[in-house]
Amino acid sequence: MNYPWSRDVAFALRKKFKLREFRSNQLEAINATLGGGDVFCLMPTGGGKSLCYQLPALVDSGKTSGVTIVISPLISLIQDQVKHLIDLSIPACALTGDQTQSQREFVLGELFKRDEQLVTRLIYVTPELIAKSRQAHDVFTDLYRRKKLARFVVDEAHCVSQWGHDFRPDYQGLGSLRRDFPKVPFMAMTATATERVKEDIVANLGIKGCKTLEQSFNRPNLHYHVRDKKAGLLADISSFINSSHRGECGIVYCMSRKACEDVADQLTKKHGVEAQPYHAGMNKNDRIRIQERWQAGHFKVICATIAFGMGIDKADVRFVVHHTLPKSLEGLYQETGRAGRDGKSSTCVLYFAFKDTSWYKKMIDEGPGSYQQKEQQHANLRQVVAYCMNKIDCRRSQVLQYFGEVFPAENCHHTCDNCTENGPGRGAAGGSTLVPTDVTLLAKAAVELVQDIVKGRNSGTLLHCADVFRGTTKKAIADRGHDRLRHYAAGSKLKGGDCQRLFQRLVLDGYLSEKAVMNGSGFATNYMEVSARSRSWSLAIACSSVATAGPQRQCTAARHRQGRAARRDQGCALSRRSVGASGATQGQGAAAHGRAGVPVRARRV
Ligand SMILES: Nc1ncnc2c1ncn2[C@@H]1O[C@H](COP(=O)(O)OP(=O)(O)OP(=O)(O)O)[C@@H](O)[C@H]1O
Repeated sequence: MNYPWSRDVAFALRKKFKLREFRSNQLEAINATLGGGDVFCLMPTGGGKSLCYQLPALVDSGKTSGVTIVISPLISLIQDQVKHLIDLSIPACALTGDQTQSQREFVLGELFKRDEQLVTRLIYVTPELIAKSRQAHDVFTDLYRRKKLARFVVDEAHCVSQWGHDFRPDYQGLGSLRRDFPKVPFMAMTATATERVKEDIVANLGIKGCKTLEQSFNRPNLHYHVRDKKAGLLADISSFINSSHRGECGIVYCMSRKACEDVADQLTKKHGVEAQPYHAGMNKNDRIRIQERWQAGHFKVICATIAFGMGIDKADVRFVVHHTLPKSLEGLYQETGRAGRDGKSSTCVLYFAFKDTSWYKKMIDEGPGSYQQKEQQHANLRQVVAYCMNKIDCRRSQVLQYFGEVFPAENCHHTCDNCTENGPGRGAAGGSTLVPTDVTLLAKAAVELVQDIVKGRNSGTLLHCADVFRGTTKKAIADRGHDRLRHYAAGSKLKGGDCQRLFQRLVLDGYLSEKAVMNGSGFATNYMEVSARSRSWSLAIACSSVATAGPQRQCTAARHRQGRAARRDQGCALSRRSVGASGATQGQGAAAHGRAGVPVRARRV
């Protein structure tokens, strides 16, 4: 299709950006914004979102022209982008809170210049500056009056939504720009947004009716693996790096600043992998120096908290290792998405230990946020844990399902551990040694076992309960009389690992819970408890035993209870599948999809 600006667009692509052709959806986004419309652009990480707004910023033949304002969450990201543009001889500048007064005045002065002198094409600003700076608002107003405000671009737009994994309160105020400058088109750019996040972004920015451009989230060149996190973890990580990615660039994501330091130190000193830490506790100059040296390839492995990576445009990251699980599937997608931006094959390995979830739960409970936000964070955590525990379904399908995308497992072509291990392309269906088993009755007995232990004024860790359930002969069990409980050895046919996973699954789904109790030396131990939810579960089971003809015949109370449980538990694997079977809705978060690690499938009907 030919537009009045098409020639200018083609010229800018070749001459300014030195590129030969557009990637998927780039030209559509450019045409939409040059036509004066709002655009919502959902592209996978590394898909080329920047070009969608940087190129039209250079074109004067569109319906709007002048300065493009880019709102971006991180100063490091802004600096990177501005530098990249200046290297291409494109006049761009930043307006951020960390600049000196005179630096800011210089930029503002440039923008107040009269028409013929206006050269700046892109200004990058932080949302905080938009929220707080009167001067910035005055400049925008002046440009608007002179018809020199070409568009607002909201980069990392998922930060607008409190359902997104990286909500930032200052982003919520951006809706005021639409009210103050109604004729200026918006572009909302993100790599991660579920349906709910998308709606939230559109509503908050006031861009209803915008042109929506979406493409598959699939990153076919990324290979996904989850491994058990156990003793010898660093030896395992280093042997993975040395055997598959020796001398190549990678990121090891760690949970805390201290973990970044320890992991980098041990990899370097004990395992022959030169690595450097990167986290928010380091001073700014050290952070910049380390980031630049890593980007220039002076050392290959960076051990970082998740603060590292947003907007870092390093094309040849060949692996991303999660030393500890991420906080959500969205986080997993973003963080692994930093690998393989050049389209070449890259590996993502996540080390999972169920016990790491307690730390996150504590962080959520003790951290900031409303009750509703915390519930969402817990649900996000449950989803990613379910993903880790699911050793059957295609990992790629699970991640994409989270974004509402159906991805047939046979298209994975053995690029995830589950598809590789469970047969040709189709997980368990393709000759796996894992057999899905209905363990409803075992699950019920496991809950009752914990009930009995607690009733006897006793306590037990998850491992202890699993041992009792398997009928293990241990002194600690006999001493407390737990070998005389009615469900002692009820799970004797389960293997040790499966038995533990059954209990983990019940914790994950909210039937059991763990309570941290501090001992005299200040160490916390997690003891099992029965959660309120297990009561509704037994009721639902009791009900189903008389309503054998199907879900329609369940009693109303049980139906309501199941519906409530399902809503509360968005993304909770077992309940989702079982509720789905009884006619309730399926939706966001189906990633966990029913089977988790042990082929456990608890039914509530
Ligand atoms: N049409 C194109 N042809 C070739 N390379 C391109 C094209 N568009 C973008 N790129 C390159 O792809 C890489 C990723 O682009 P960009 O940084 O815009 O991705 P992104 O979508 O913003 O990713 P993220 O969400 O991870 O920040 C860059 O190196 C960029 O130069």
